[in-house]
Amino acid sequence: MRFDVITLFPEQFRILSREGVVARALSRGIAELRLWNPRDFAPGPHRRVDDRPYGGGPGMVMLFEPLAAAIAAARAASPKSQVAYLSPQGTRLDQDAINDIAAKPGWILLAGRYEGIDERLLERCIDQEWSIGDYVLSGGELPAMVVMDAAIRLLPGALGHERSAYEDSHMSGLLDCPHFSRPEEIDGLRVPKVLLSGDHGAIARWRRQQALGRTWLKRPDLLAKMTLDQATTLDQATTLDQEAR
Ligand SMILES: NC(=O)c1ccc(NCc2cccc(O)c2)nc1
Repeated sequence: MRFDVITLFPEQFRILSREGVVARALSRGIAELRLWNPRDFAPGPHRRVDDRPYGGGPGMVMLFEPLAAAIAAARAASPKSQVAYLSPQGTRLDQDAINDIAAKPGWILLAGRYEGIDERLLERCIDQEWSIGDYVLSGGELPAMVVMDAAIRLLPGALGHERSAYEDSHMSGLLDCPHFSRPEEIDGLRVPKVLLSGDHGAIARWRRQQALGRTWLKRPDLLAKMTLDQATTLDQATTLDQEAR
């Protein structure tokens, strides 16, 4: 999977190739990253990439021409990639959206700065607009890295064979179950007996029930969103557990 990122701060992306799942995926060629700086596409001696907004108001707007040229160059290098702009005005991403993103051959991510970009870019050059949450950051670089991390970890081989991202809680539409490790007792707090029992069926049911209970308590909105078939599967698991008791 290939990511082309258009950013005024390419140095910020070094962190991705240093350590962790994304760095390993990049070094193994499971994912590729190429950076494009709009300043390299800005004409004239001053190579301007921003200017004051028409109509007045605070801050600066990123200019159409350098961004359109950078996008065109990235599209030429990655013809199968669509262009996505990270902004608070974008479609809110969730795990389903990330699954869809990870299924594509590549993406050209535009990281905005200042007050945003000339609106005509959205008309002419951008295919999708995404938000990682309802808050404003100083730039789109961190949101771009969030999207890359969430998508790359889903790629085959990225997490290694010992586990698949598809066991993650949010892949099941639920919050995660509790996790415990050594020692068995800390300050009077013990590990739930079932996890020490070696009964993998009982452990799987306990974990499912814990995930369901936590989701019910902390994020009932996620339960409402669950599709009927998932809910049916949960019912079956719960019924099995009640029969087992
Ligand atoms: N929630 C997000 O995904 C997100 C994305 C970008 C960003 N900052 C750059 C920017 C870009 C456009 C307009 C704007 O006001 C700020 N901040 C938050």
